[in-house]
Amino acid sequence: MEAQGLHIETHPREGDPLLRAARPDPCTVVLFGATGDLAQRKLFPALFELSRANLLPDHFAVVAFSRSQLDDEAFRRHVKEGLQKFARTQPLDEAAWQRFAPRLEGISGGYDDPASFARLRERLEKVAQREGTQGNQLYYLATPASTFPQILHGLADAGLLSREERPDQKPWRRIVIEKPFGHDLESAKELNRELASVLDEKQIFRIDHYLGKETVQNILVFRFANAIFEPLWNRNHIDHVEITAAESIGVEGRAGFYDETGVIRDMVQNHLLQVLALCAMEPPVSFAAEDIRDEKNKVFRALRPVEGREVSRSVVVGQYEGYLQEKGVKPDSRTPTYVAMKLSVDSWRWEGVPFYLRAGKKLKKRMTEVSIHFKSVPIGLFAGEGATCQRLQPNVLTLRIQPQEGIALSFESKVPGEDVNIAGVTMDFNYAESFQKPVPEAYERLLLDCMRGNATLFARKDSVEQAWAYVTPILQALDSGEGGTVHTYASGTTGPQAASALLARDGRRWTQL
Ligand SMILES: NC(=O)C1=CN([C@@H]2O[C@H](COP(=O)(O)OP(=O)(O)OC[C@H]3O[C@@H](n4cnc5c(N)ncnc54)[C@H](OP(=O)(O)O)[C@@H]3O)[C@@H](O)[C@H]2O)C=CC1
Ligand SMILES: O=C1O[C@H](COP(=O)(O)O)[C@@H](O)[C@H](O)[C@H]1O
Repeated sequence: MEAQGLHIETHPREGDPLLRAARPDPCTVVLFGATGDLAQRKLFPALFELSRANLLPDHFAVVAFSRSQLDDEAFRRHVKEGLQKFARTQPLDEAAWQRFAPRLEGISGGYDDPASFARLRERLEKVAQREGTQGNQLYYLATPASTFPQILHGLADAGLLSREERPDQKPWRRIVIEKPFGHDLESAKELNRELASVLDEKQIFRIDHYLGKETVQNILVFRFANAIFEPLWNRNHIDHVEITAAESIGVEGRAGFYDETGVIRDMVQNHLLQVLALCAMEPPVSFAAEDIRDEKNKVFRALRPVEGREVSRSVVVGQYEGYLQEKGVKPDSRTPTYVAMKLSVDSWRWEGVPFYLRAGKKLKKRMTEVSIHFKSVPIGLFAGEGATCQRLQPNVLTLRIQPQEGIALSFESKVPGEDVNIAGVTMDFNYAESFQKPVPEAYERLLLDCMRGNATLFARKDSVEQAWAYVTPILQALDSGEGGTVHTYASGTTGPQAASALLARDGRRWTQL
């Protein structure tokens, strides 16, 4: 790879048996909420891409459960329309569609109607016989969180869930629950109790699509497969860490959902805290799911609580101008669409190193990244006569999650010439250039992992609750007004001014959007 004068060789070792993933078992995916936005934009495109790449099990079917009256043909048309807009490879591969379409069928019913679930059971028995899916069932709840308990009870009462005592038990029954997992700590605990009453923890996949992103998975590989950075990855060398998830889009027809949710529940409680945990965790004893989850959970436990009036000092929230005019938003809504916050991780490694998080909609551009800001050099050697640049910039390591996925390291370099002129330069690794193949969508990887029963990239009960335990007092303080005001910001900007002040107080600045 050529990058600012650097040539980086890639040495892919895809044939290494340690890295080869198992082919998933035959199974039926039962999709609730199949006519919704997530299903259309993400789930069907992911399943289609897996089918096209021949990564799905040989015996496989999708049964969509929907309140809408959709026969199989109408349902397939609906899916195809979505794929024509959202499939990863465009234009739609017609031959691949012809292979995929017969695997889809729909069944209509009410989420609160036991007869619908009885019909679903009959249908699933027929599908298992016809397609040879061996009774393995993956239930995907792509519906609003308020419907999760109804669906769980419907499945359990119809005998469609059975607790698995052993990891290799067949046929298996697994459930995928979309985020946000609950509305606050209490409702998350209640949902966990409901799930635990019918399923074993290893059957539950709490999805957080950020964990399925290649660039997010690479955080652990980058940290623990390279010897050079990990010795520096602590309070002795790192000044502060920034995590940004900036979006240029607004609520995009999801205002009903978003207005009840807001940016902290939508992005911070799940995606950003998961990314923070991967950056801050200790090395796990192995790469096994539970070992990684144990270490992440310790990070959540070490987050210093922020509550009451303190919230106004560590958290800035904003709402974009025009949000109140979005269809489905309450006219006097105080729901934040932007947040900037300062977090402390009270651990040996991170004592005194602030983590600054920000997320927002309708910002200047789409940019999700982690930047690790190293400390300055201890003395300014280059300030003498003849040195024309005395202000050295600290090194910054940037993990670009999206777009232009990659990793960059900025450092100081001598500008060629007799004088000691110093300028900042960057070493840059870019996925597209180095690997010359498309980066799979997060949902492709995560759906396959559920079918394989691999929960490494899913959130565990305790960490979901820990994350809620951290954000719930912040949400309460913001709701009561004690946590400060909701600033407004113009669309297409970097967010409210107050967010800059949050870092300025510590003598720092946000990375430019
Ligand atoms: N959209 C996205 O980008 C993302 C969504 N999510 C999560 O995925 C889940 C689904 O989101 P999304 O697809 O956007 O949601 P939608 O509002 O589009 O709803 C999904 C579907 O759920 C069904 N449904 C059942 N009960 C209700 C109800 N009471 N009100 C509305 N719909 C109902 C409907 O399907 P039918 O009529 O066919 O039964 C509807 O089409 C949510 O938990 C969300 O938080 C997570 C990450 C990203
Ligand atoms: O979960 C969600 O994520 C998207 C952002 O996802 P990305 O993969 O595009 O970064 C966000 O737009 C949405 O509001 C939220 O529900």
